Amino acid sequence: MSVLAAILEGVREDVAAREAQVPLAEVRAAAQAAPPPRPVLPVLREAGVGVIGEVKRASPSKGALAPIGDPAKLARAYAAGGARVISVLTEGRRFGGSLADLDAVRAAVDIPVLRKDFVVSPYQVHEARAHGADLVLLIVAALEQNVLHGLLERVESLGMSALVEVHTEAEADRALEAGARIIGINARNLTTLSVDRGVFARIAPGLPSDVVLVAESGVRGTADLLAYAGAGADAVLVGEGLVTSGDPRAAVADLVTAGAHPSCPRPTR
Ligand SMILES: O=C(O)c1ccccc1NCC(=O)[C@H](O)[C@H](O)COP(=O)(O)O
Repeated sequence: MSVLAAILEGVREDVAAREAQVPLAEVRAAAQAAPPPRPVLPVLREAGVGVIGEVKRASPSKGALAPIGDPAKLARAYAAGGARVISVLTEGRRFGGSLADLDAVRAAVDIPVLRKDFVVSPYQVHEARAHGADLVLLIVAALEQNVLHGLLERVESLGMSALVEVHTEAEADRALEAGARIIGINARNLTTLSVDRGVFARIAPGLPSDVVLVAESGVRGTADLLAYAGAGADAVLVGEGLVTSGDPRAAVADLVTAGAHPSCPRPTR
């Protein structure tokens, strides 16, 4: 079984367990009662290359990365460094995340928050909204096309935005066909876990100019941001490089400064 398939199996079990505790109707009601979501597209379309800072304790590829005892403090540091969005990994088994992390981050910052998980069911979309998310990750490789359509519609019907993740040209075609307006091109192959930063430059030129492009994975410093910028990224999503930096505020600020500098490449697509 591939890593992605194993992750999805665990996620489905966990969702079923939560749904047995809190029925969908209750989560829907909580989502409706939540304060309105923040707009994400205008934030990601601001000038320069934006930074999405990720709260990431562990990963299947690297194991434990950082203990992150206080996710709210980390999120505040990211925001103070100039991050435009905070990504919160809520998958528990392999990433050590939780909905409690999402709650803590939501309460700590005013900028948009991404629920980063392996979303396979509408239940998780309502949960994301109930816990204050403005943006929800949908991974094309994890979803049949009709399910991707349905989840994207559900996300937008709740006023949130979807970050639709792809790793191949064929997945990018599926994302566009489903109506994605924000596409994340992940350098990490979720089957082999290898990271190939060149994937972004191969896929990005074929995508329409009105789609916002996020380069995901493999950013370890400003050189990586500049390379992704040169290939057309509107934003970079960074986990490991920030949580292991020792000074997350400064690490974000370095990236933000590079992304805003007049010499940062901004090719027209
Ligand atoms: O990070 C992993 O090992 C991983 C394995 C399997 C599925 C997803 C995985 N990561 C999720 C991500 O996409 C990254 O957390 C995100 O892009 C940030 O990457 P990085 O800056 O390289 O930590």
